[in-house]
Amino acid sequence: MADKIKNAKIVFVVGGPGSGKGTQCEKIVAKYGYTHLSSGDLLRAEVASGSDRGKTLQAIMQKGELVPLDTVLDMIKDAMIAKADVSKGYLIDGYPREVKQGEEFEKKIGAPALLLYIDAKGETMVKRLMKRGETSGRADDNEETIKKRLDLYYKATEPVIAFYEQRGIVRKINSELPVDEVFAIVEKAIDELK
Ligand SMILES: Nc1ccn([C@@H]2O[C@H](COP(=O)(O)OP(=O)(O)OP(=O)(O)O)[C@@H](O)[C@H]2O)c(=O)n1
Ligand SMILES: Nc1nc2c(ncn2[C@@H]2O[C@H](COP(=O)(O)OP(=O)(O)O)[C@@H](O)[C@H]2O)c(=O)[nH]1
Ligand SMILES: [Mg+2]
Repeated sequence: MADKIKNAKIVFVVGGPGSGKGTQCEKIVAKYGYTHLSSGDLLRAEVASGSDRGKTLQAIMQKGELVPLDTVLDMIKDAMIAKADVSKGYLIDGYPREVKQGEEFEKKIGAPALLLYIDAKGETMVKRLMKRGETSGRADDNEETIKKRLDLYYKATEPVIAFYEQRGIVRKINSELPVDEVFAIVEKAIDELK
């Protein structure tokens, strides 16, 4: 089954919480028809299902901690396989969260062709998340959990960017700009892929 996705174009979308990953992914889907897989959304769907596994996940996410690697990776892989026949490429949003997650993804699925590094200042991300929290209904969009998510991002996820920089596949995107200007930079990076 995994053979079906071996030659797929894979783009990792990495950035801090609230940096604008989801926003840019939506725009990429609209223009390029890629399949968007947000690891956070996959986990939230499991929580919403009310399963026992979902209850365990909920507790971890509420604290802003990382869910066990195998859980997330299996979910992403299943979702990729489900779309293999129709997908022009995959946007893997919010994964890898740590270098080890990237290594395991490559062992089980394949290597990314591009890493979009969505970069905003810490204070910008906090502001956006507090605003999003007014309507998102997300249990982790509150001041205390946001702080933990940011700390974990700097500690565990930023090293992921350095890891892939050695391979020359990182494109840094300044997401302090208005959404459409950010997307103009994103488009250039995706167009280079073809
Ligand atoms: N690979 C992943 C992705 C998500 N999570 C869990 O799911 C939560 C929410 O993830 P995500 O939706 O990706 O959140 P953020 O990147 O913080 O922000 P956003 O949803 O806005 O992209 C994380 O804090 C973490 O607990 C995880 O453990 N491992
Ligand atoms: N000004 C500005 N706001 C943005 C931009 N991208 C996202 N936002 C806002 O920031 C919040 C978080 O964006 P989201 O895409 O959910 O970020 P994610 O956490 O990285 O997936 C949303 O409420 C957006 O409206 C951007 O490029 N510029
Ligand atoms: Mg998101």
